[in-house]
Amino acid sequence: MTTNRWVIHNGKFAVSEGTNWKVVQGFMVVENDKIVHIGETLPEGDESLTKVDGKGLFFLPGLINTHGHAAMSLLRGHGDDLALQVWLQEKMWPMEAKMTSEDVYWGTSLSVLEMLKGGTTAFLDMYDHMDQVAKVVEQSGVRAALARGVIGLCSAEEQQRKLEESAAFARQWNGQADGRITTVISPHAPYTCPPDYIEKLVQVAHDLNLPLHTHMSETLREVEQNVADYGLRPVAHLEKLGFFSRPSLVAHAVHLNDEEIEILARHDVAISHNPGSNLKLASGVARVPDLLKAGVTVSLGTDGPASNNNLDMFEEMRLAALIHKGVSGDPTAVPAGEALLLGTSYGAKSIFLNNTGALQAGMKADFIALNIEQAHFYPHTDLISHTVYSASAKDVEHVWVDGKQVVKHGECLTMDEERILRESQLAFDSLLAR
Ligand SMILES: CSC[C@H]1O[C@@H](n2cnc3c(O)ncnc32)[C@H](O)[C@@H]1O
Ligand SMILES: [Zn+2]
Repeated sequence: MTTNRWVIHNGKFAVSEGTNWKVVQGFMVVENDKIVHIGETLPEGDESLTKVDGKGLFFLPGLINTHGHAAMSLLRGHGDDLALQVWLQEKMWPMEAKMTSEDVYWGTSLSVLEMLKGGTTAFLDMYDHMDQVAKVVEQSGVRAALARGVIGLCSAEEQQRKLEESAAFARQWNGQADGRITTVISPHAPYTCPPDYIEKLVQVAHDLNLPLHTHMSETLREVEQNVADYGLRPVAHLEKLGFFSRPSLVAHAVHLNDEEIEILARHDVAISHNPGSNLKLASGVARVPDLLKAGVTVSLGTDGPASNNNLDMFEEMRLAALIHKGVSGDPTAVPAGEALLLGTSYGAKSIFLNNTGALQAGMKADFIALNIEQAHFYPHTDLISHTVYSASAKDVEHVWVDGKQVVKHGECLTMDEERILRESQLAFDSLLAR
């Protein structure tokens, strides 16, 4: 393989050191898929490398969206201003029952296009027709952890078919697309999967040596229902079923008591905090400052585009930094630097990746450049603060994943934007008419 080594000069780079950030002014050297150097000076011998001018740009690790259902972009605006169960049962599930593989392909393409252009370099996706999602990931150049989401409210035969499909997908796609795809086993939620079915899926995760992901404690109603049905709150219920014996990530975790936070910390369970979706569905506000204090890894997710309704991870970082101040009355809750960690390195850890999420030698070259020559980035004082409190997806100028440029001057190089917009409109129209 030929070596592709190049350098960004004149750049400002966001470098995390533990829980702090510093802005390094200088050089970043990339070799093939990896960052090999970052610092104020260029390594000796690298003077003649191909140079990219970083003037006017702020380089950050790519943002990591740790929970979503990309194909649901087709259902954006289809059911707004409803509570979770009504939204799912009356609006989402009837439409999803009619979705074809092709619909999932175009819906996912629409979302991946939005994510890449908005600076998201990796995401976790839980849905059906996952071969199509994997195909989009392969073609677009993004990185993803993919799971066939399984709802077990069906016959034993149907449960078995879904379980086998989930295992086959996980086996077939893990490590594909030059390692950009990893796979996860994912029962949808404790309220849609009977306990013995969750145990079977946990066994699949053990057998395939894969992590687990699920929705958990998103609404008060589901927590109360769990207690009524099984005599336990969801955290103890999942612990009893062996769920936390595997590396695991749970989405939402809005309604937790102190004992549950302690259990999650003890098992090193990561939380995907989805502030936009939780606010829109009126599910509540997760106890993020308490979770972080307890040592739990917290990251950020948009959830599906039908409950958010965009995939702008800058918005999620800003929401995380704002709502916990508002709710706690403590202006130091989730400061900007911490919100950025939630959106980057804690995101990587949450989706079980140890080689992305930071600008650091040895890490995958997954990074973004913001155009900071705009009014809302001036004066150039604290660029970490500006990234969280002032920036949005529209400020993303360039994106690289695995060392390859996928967005250049705001244009996606790997996807046909015009066609995706046209096909996704057609897909929604035909879905509605079916
Ligand atoms: C089995 S594929 C994934 C499944 O999840 C549904 N979904 C989307 N958003 C949420 C949410 O916030 N809570 C629970 N379930 C959700 C989606 O409609 C698919 O059916
Ligand atoms: Zn979800």
